[in-house]
Amino acid sequence: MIEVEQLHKHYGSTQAIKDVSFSVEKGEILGFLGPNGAGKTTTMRILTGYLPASSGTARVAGFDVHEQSMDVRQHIGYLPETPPLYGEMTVEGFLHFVARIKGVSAGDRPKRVDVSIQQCGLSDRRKNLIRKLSKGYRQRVGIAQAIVHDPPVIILDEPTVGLDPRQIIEVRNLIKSLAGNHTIILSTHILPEVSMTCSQVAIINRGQLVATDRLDNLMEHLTGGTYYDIEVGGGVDGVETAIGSYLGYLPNLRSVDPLPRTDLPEDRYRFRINVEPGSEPGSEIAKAILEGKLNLYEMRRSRASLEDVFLQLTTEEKIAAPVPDENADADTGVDIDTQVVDADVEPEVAEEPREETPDPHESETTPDANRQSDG
Ligand SMILES: Nc1ncnc2c1ncn2[C@@H]1O[C@H](COP(=O)(O)OP(=O)(O)OP(=O)(O)O)[C@@H](O)[C@H]1O
Repeated sequence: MIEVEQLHKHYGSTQAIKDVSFSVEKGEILGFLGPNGAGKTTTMRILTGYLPASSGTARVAGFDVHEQSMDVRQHIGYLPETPPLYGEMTVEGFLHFVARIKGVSAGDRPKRVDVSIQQCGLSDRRKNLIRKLSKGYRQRVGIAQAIVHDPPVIILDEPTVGLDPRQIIEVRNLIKSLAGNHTIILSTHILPEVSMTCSQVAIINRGQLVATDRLDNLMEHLTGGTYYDIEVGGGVDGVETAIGSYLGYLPNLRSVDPLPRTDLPEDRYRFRINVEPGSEPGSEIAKAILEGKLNLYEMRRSRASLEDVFLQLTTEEKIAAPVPDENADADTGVDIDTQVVDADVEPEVAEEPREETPDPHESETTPDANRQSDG
């Protein structure tokens, strides 16, 4: 549904994006994740046909974004960082206006406006003036204008910035509910947004993609996945041999490796048990150890978080093992979905002042108010 090949964009001497390639299948949500200034907005604006690339190609719903930009805009719904809304219009008046601009026939408009109002939870605000709405409701109107012409592809640039926590949850749920029927790119610098909403992730840093994969694959490949560290002792002779025989028959175990015994009493041992991605064998491991007459002094699960992966990919440090999850015991580790980390990482390169690049299309739906800023 979306195919991007070797996109480059220069603003004068600033190379905003370099050799960016990725694709998104129908019905998927791709999280386009990167720190400030990484090139997300630039990529989104090229994909929506509002900004020409310096080189490379992109196709959306089968149309070339450069050669067929009008077709692309018919097939895309775009929520820019600052949604172009007209405060003096009512919600439904504005949506009728956008539907007309987007080429929805006069006969279909009332139904499309109703559907988008309903999908975005705006039914009890449809007669309200947009300027009187809260920020969260205005963001819903921004999403409604992006879907009013029922486009197969939706591109959302930082859709939850500036919302309160309750509004953030509502907008994320709304985005998730749109997947399946729509293919979505969600551009964001907020890590949990990706883990909560997206099936795939593309991480961009300093204009270059540093990873594209399914979220679960990415985390397993980059960090070595999940493991349990245990401390055992007592009970039997030859603990190092015994532990292998106790655990050897359990499914989902990849390896059991001894760890250094620094600072341990003489009869204690530490092991790292690497397990298959997605498995949760903590209880079985504990049971096998206790049934084997060993004492279990400590057991801790560690797993990579999206934050680990992101930091690994957007800093130049060597890839490290996942940090032990201090809050997790054998079976109640913290899932990535429950972590709330807003990594507002500044790029290490100094940014050059932005050029004003005239955008002949930007005002298509923004005759006067709230023009989109270069994000
Ligand atoms: N119109 C412009 N003229 C000159 N430089 C620009 C322009 N727009 C963006 N840039 C530069 O291109 C780079 C990428 O910017 P872009 O806005 O695409 O990043 P971003 O990932 O969307 O960042 P943010 O999350 O802060 O919006 C930055 O170095 C930025 O300063």
